[in-house]
Amino acid sequence: MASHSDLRSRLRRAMRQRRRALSPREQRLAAARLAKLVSRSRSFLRARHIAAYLANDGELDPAELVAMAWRLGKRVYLPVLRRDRSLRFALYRPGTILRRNPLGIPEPVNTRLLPPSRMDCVFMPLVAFDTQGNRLGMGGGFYDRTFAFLHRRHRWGRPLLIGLAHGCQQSPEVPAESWDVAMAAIATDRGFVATGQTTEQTRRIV
Ligand SMILES: Nc1nc2c(c(=O)[nH]1)N(C=O)[C@@H](CNc1ccc(C(=O)N[C@@H](CCC(=O)O)C(=O)O)cc1)CN2
Ligand SMILES: Nc1ncnc2c1ncn2[C@@H]1O[C@H](COP(=O)(O)OP(=O)(O)OP(=O)(O)O)[C@@H](O)[C@H]1O
Repeated sequence: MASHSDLRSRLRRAMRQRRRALSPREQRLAAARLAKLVSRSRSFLRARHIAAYLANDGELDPAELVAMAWRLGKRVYLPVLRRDRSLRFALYRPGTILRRNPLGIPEPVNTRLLPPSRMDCVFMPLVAFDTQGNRLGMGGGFYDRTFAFLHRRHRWGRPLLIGLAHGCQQSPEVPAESWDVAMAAIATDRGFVATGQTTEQTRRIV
């Protein structure tokens, strides 16, 4: 019998391979569709402080969405790794100087770091997701550690956690762990995927 963590690492490997196999053209199309979809959503339009990420390893690229946010005068932030393996958020503007972190992902240098509670909406990278809002990431536990405080709170309040992923990263079931923090919704190139919540709650997001 495969253990829970075996299943998670197998799923992680398969899904990372899947997203990396997308062609540059598929990636461009997906990014454009995502920007169009999310930029019209309530969650995006209402948010003033937005966390995103720089695409890596075949991830759905939010760069176009970020450009739209800048044009609307919103503040955009990128995750910065801390020694305790949690994340803080650094302001990201056109021309912000970036430097690769030890995991190879560029992050802003010399900017003020904000705690996760200051974000209105967090667009999270992920490796696999399911319709319950379960998220499998790269395996560092960074986002789970950072948003652990949401466990004790109303699930769809602020910050609103929205996963971004290619449609092909959907899995029938992501085996969840006790520390996993569920996402309110997932935005893909094919549309929004609502998680286990009421229609009313979903309407406030999409
Ligand atoms: N774009 C993006 N930024 C992000 C995340 C992410 O998933 N995507 N993170 C979400 O948590 C944090 C970084 N987490 C990461 C966890 C593991 C690996 C990793 O295993 N990378 C390499 C090996 C790196 C090396 O040692 O050189 C690999 O591809 O195997 C990368 C990022 C913060 N920033
Ligand atoms: N709130 C937490 N406090 C302490 N450790 C945690 C917490 N959340 C997760 N971890 C640890 O992080 C490790 C990786 O967790 P997991 O495999 O769920 O990461 P992930 O969600 O795939 O990664 P990421 O969020 O970085 O993309 C696990 O060993 C877990 O024990």
